[in-house]
Amino acid sequence: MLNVGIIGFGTAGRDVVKRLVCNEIEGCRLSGVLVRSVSNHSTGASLTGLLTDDPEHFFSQRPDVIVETAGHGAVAQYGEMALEAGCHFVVISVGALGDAELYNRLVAAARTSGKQILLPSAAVAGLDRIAAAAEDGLDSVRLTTRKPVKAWRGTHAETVVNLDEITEPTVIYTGNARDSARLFPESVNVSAALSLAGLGFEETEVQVVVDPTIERNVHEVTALGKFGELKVEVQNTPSPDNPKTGHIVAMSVCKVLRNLASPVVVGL
Ligand SMILES: NC(=O)C1=CN([C@@H]2O[C@H](COP(=O)(O)OP(=O)(O)OC[C@H]3O[C@@H](n4cnc5c(N)ncnc54)[C@H](OP(=O)(O)O)[C@@H]3O)[C@@H](O)[C@H]2O)C=CC1
Ligand SMILES: O=C([O-])CC(=O)C(=O)O
Repeated sequence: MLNVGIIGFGTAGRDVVKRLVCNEIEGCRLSGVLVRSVSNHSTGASLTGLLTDDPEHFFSQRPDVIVETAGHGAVAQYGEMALEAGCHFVVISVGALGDAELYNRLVAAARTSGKQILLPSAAVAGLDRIAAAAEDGLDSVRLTTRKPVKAWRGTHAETVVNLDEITEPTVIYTGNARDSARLFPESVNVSAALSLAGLGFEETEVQVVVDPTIERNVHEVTALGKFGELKVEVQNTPSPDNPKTGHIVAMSVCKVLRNLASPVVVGL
């Protein structure tokens, strides 16, 4: 059995935890959930003793793999600790790795411990193909992320446009992936995942759009290279608890955990 520790008990974290406690991910069991304050969370009997706000207790449960579902700050706070403790580290707040200094430290910790930093596809599709194409001649990778107005509340978008007055699709960012991941830490992590799969943070081109005409969170990816051409568009159903995050994100984490415990792995 693979012991799984989860950092964060928000929208994505809760969905992963639910599946683990219901034994829906074969070969995996929940060792604990690290939160900032236990008193902020009400849980059912199935989670008795599993939630903790004490990192030492969390690590003492000897997880084999730790999953971050808690935002950029948590990647910086716990990444090295997780790897040095001998755990694989699954990261969904991939944009945090746009900080080159942090990225290098985590890679060094992974090398030393012989464990891996695992980045789920999460909200996007096509990482497998872009990473394969990067083996031999990838020329360009472009991402356009569009989300409805409600997904941009409380984000950097509010400093660029008046969300209450938008009536048509409006571009709020054009630039490289590094800046997009930094400016939109809760909303454009997919740009970082694409960068790490393909051409890096500087060469990956990103456009971000507030779109009052849509209901889903849309990511359009195009890539060109010796392999040919990739065009993929995903339309993610937003999670009821957090319209910024697609429901698929937690399911993608569940798939990574299943892969780690499974004799057969499909779709790498
Ligand atoms: N790669 C991808 O495609 C995607 C990545 N993401 C990333 O995933 C992150 C989580 O998404 P989502 O679940 O929707 O976010 P939520 O805001 O719903 O949940 C985040 C949870 O993390 C907790 N948290 C924050 N910091 C810490 C910490 N240091 N230690 C423990 N818990 C902490 C928060 O707790 P508290 O109540 O204390 O604030 C909150 O409960 C996003 O911020 C984003 O960076 C999201 C969608 C797609
Ligand atoms: O869930 C999504 O659509 C994508 C997202 O928030 C992110 O990339 O950070």
